[in-house]
Amino acid sequence: VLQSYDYIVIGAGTAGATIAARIVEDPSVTVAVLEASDSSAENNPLAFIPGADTISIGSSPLDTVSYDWNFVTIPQTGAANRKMHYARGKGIGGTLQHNFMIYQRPTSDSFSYWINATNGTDFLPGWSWNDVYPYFIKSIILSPPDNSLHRAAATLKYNSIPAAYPETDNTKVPLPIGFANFAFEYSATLQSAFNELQYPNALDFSSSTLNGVQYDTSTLDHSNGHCSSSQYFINNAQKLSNLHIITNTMAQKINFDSNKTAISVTYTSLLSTVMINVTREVIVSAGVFQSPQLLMLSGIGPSAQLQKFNIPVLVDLPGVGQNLQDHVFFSPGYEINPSIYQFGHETQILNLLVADFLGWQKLNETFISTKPELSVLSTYPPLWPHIEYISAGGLIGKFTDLLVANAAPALINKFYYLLLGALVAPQSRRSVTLASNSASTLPVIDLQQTKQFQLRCSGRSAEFSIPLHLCRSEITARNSSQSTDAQLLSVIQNSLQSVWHASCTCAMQPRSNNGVLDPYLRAYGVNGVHVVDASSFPSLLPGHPQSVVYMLAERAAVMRPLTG
Ligand SMILES: Cc1cc2nc3c(=O)[nH]c(=O)nc-3n(C[C@H](O)[C@H](O)[C@H](O)COP(=O)(O)OP(=O)(O)OC[C@H]3O[C@@H](n4cnc5c(N)ncnc54)[C@H](O)[C@@H]3O)c2cc1C
Repeated sequence: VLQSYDYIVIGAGTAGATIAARIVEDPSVTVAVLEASDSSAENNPLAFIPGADTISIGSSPLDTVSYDWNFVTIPQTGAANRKMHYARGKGIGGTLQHNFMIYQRPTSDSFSYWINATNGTDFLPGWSWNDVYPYFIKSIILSPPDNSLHRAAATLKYNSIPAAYPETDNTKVPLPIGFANFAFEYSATLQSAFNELQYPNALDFSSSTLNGVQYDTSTLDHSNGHCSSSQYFINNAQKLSNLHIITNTMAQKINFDSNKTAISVTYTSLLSTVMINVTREVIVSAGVFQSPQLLMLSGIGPSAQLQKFNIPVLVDLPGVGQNLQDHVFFSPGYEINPSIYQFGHETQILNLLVADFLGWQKLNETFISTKPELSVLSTYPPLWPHIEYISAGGLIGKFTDLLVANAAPALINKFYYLLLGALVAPQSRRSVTLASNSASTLPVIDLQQTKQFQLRCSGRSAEFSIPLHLCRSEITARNSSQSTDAQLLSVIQNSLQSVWHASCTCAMQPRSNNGVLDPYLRAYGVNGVHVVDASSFPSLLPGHPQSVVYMLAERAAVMRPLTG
């Protein structure tokens, strides 16, 4: 460990690993990455099996593993007052160790929310689809599916769309995007059913629109069929001598000089407290809950909250920890004919994805009948879907412990299939607040994602609009018979779960609008601090966020030398 580095990145997760790997491509700079744990996908066999993640992500606070932070929310009134476990990965790769690996991009017009959020400030750089698209495609490399490995009924059709996956200079850090070598047979059945109900087949989910149904891509290495992408950036960079990854170190705070310029970071490691100096920038990539926590511990945040914990106020920035947004999902389960529920080819078990087939839809009067609800939904841009369907094998039950929920029925040869209805046009914005003046105490998380009408939207569509009833020959029973709005709402509140897409707690938007970061991702009121991770989003976009996190980190790495 050196006494001083040019850059200090806090957190070796999705964003931190990516930006660190890019910065050290310049051999003249030194970079330290501080990571709280030494866990990594490489020493964690479960991280190599996408489907194995279901073991540790349930809403019960007991459903956790060693590489999880074990965050638990405060009681959520919209979720039957449950305190919910919120999975977040700890160690190299961060939450990618949990990630289900679904890779797709938001709609092009959803970035109008980002443009609006950054407008009115120093409006460079821009955040339109055209501005960010080059960074979405910077490192990815697509492998087509190998249909010889699929059963005939699940032949996987796809559109390679050169525009979405062009040949780029990904020789330095190729991030593999691919299709599973195993396709669930019931996804094929479901596709026919969707088509019968006039849902179109989408071309893919990465080229600016989200409408219709299709097999999805994942961050999978097609050459070995099962490898998580979490290591790609960091493995590549680790070979370079100008990068030091310092694990088992908990960053406690950033220290500033009298000009409010970041000069060092204090971290705790085993029993010692260490301070390392920084000459250029501190990049905070500690994730959606801990990036705002770290800013607050460094004196940047809502003054009343800092004073409550005797933290000297450096910058009164009320937006730190606010604006928390997330998607929620819910699913009825359907018992299916065991003959179509097979655990995959034995040789492909490592390749078993949680979800290989997705669908997107805008809601209309068919699903929602009241004007206020419809008028809220109509505020979203034309291409932005309201609901995502995620097809998966298994039974969610109350979402408390997925392993137990599925293993017990399997022992008596009962198998389930489900189609999750995810709300991807959420309205609620909540918060992360401090619980103490130490980074070692987890912060307080309030999701409160539950505007009731929105739940009704996702519940109704999951329960009624999905075409599972068309798969009659395969489905033998449904596990819920609730049908009135009140019954449905109660079922949803007792089983809804976050899609783990929490974001926006250090939002890039005007300071006057509870913003924390300017359009260059610099924290307001201080010098030399950037925040680059899911917390930086001004708003959560439709779909799964890892592609946006990669894009953000790639772009931040390029903006960095410009801002100094
Ligand atoms: C169960 C699950 C499934 C998911 N599936 C998908 C999916 O299929 N597709 C998709 O697109 N997205 C998915 N996501 C979401 C996606 O994984 C996250 O949005 C993304 O990984 C967030 O990246 P990040 O860089 O913001 O944070 P993280 O990856 O969480 O990185 C934060 C890092 O900072 C470290 N850290 C925190 N505090 C400190 C500190 N004080 N000092 C030092 N280190 C610290 C943490 O240990 C961690 O390594 C999923 C998430 C979960 C939980």
